[in-house]
Amino acid sequence: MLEVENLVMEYGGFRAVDRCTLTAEEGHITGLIGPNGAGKTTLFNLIAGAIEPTSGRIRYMGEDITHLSADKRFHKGLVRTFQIPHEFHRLTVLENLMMVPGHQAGESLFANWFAWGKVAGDERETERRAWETLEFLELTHVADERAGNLSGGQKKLLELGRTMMTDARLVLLDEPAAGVNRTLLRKLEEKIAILNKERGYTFILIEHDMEMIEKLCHPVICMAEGTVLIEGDFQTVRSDPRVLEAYLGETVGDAA
Ligand SMILES: Nc1ncnc2c1ncn2[C@@H]1O[C@H](COP(=O)(O)OP(=O)(O)OP(=O)(O)O)[C@@H](O)[C@H]1O
Repeated sequence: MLEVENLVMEYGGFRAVDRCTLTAEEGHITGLIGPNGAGKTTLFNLIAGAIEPTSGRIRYMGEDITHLSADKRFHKGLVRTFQIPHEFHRLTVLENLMMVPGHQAGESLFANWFAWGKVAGDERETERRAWETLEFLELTHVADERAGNLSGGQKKLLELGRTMMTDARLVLLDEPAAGVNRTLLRKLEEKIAILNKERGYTFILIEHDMEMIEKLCHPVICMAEGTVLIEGDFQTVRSDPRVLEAYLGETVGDAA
């Protein structure tokens, strides 16, 4: 589904991503691990189109998207979440979900003037989908709460919910476990697994929480110094001496 080929991202003379080559298969949850500064988030920024690579290629569903705008990638179902959630903190949880879909009739002035019926219809459909999303995430009780007042874990669930309001096919999750308490963490894992198995979402997941990686991800890719060190199942990657060395003597499980 995604092919990254010899990707390079240079800042001044420094290569944050250095001839990185990897693939992510449709239907899988691919785990991306590696020590701080390995280039994982920069790679996500490149895949999502937030920044342009110095060189190399990115293909998504057979199409070269290396120079496609982030917006166009989003509308092709390539969606990302952030390490620090990007909710609209003054809006309610429900409103946050309803803000997401692109191409709503109400977005265009033309449609506002000439298609009132359709606009109202679209809004009803968006609201229906938002409630369905809240139910799936077990967040209906905070629907009218300002998003800024949610706990860290609830914000991560909301962020996942925002991707569900789009027609996402490949979702890039940047550290979904960061700042989430244990109870909500299990719920988040459960929801990601259901979205993958039952709803056909493909994920790439950056995470320092090795328990989450072990539970959800196959394969696991370990990056270091901007490039891929090793790819395989969790146990193989975890016990590879190069991986342990990359984490500079820490055990992989302590790396967070
Ligand atoms: N805009 C930038 N300008 C200069 N250097 C940058 C920029 N963005 C990232 N870097 C550098 O690139 C390297 C890779 O950073 P990146 O955030 O991608 O790593 P990471 O693997 O996501 O780390 P972490 O696990 O800590 O989030 C780091 O050394 C970082 O300082």
